[in-house]
Amino acid sequence: MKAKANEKCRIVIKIGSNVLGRKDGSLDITRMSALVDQIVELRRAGHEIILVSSGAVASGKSIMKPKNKLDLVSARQLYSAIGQVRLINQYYTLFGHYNIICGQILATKEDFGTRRHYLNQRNCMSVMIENGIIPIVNENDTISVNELMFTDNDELSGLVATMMNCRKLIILSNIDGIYNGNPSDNQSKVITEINTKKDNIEEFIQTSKSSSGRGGMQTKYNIARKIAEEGIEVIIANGKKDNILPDLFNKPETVCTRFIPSAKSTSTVKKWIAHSESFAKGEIHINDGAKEALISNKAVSLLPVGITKVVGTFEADDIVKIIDESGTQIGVGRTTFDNEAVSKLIGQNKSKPVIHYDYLYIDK
Ligand SMILES: Nc1ncnc2c1ncn2[C@@H]1O[C@H](COP(=O)(O)OP(=O)(O)O)[C@@H](O)[C@H]1O
Ligand SMILES: N[C@@H](CCC(=O)OP(=O)(O)O)C(=O)O
Repeated sequence: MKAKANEKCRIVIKIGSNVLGRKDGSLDITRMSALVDQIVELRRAGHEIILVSSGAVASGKSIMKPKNKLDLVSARQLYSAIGQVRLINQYYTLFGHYNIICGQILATKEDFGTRRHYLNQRNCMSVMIENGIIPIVNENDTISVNELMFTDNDELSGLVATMMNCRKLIILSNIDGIYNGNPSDNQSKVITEINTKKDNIEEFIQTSKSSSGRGGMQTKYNIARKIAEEGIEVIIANGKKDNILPDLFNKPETVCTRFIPSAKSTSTVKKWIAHSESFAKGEIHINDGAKEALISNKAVSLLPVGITKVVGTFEADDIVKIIDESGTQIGVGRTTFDNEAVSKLIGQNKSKPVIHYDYLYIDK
């Protein structure tokens, strides 16, 4: 990893379920304790840490057997409710040995959907960090079910990293990084560096995942690409390896996959918008001229003169998708007006922007 040992920064560390679980499904307290020791070492080196930890469901499963056979949703709700208490209790005790306080944040996808929730959440984590507390984040699995769920905690860790303006996101799994083939094949090697502008390694990603993992390598790759393009360095490394976290900083030969961060800096509002696509309430269709202007590198807002059609019902300030003449989505933005007002403005050129440049995110 390129970071220098003395380069202090704010980091999100995401720990996957399988890192914290033993083969029999029980919580691997020894591993957890070792990771806490390593996090403390990074803190002592001056880094600010936000932890995103999976493991509630896996931990709950080893606590009790339900009386009757449960459907998948009920089982996940039951296991996460009891497992999260155990998980956070363990972290609290382990950090407590160092006189460090940790605090729990349970997030749902909805918390990233409205700007107000987003800012409340950001404020909560900021005040914790300012007071030396380690925020420990997990999805609120008890109420996040079906379409309300994050793809997995990799997605959540990416959202937290952008929301908190972090320099790095370290994703710890049970594997050394992304392999250039099937990881179980002796010929396959870890891809040590990925430049998202040039390298497309999608073909190497298998659908396989660990016994307790949710999204597999595909979500890690998708998230890592997007986050690196927003200027945050992303590292995928093996959380089961002893001393992995300090080694990533101090030993450049440590095996991992590193996504080179883009040099461009994106405003936090634009970052929020970039990750808000799944909350879009409607669509604004635009003509080729407007598309050309929006995809140029200039700071251009979307004006009604380039709009051809409005689809869906939305309010002012909602997130909408921007669709080109071929029906392809080219970006997302926060609309200044509701759908009826935008429909009335179509074709006009003397109006406030329908989507201001500051609230516009174009896929490039
Ligand atoms: N090209 C690849 N390189 C590395 N791992 C891969 C690749 N393709 C698929 N995988 C799988 O992805 C798994 C990690 O994802 P996942 O099980 O979701 O972990 P976690 O619980 O840490 O989020 C690996 O254990 C491996 O089986
Ligand atoms: N929120 C769940 C973890 C879901 C998840 O994304 O797991 P993983 O793919 O192991 O990071 C839990 O705590 O069990």
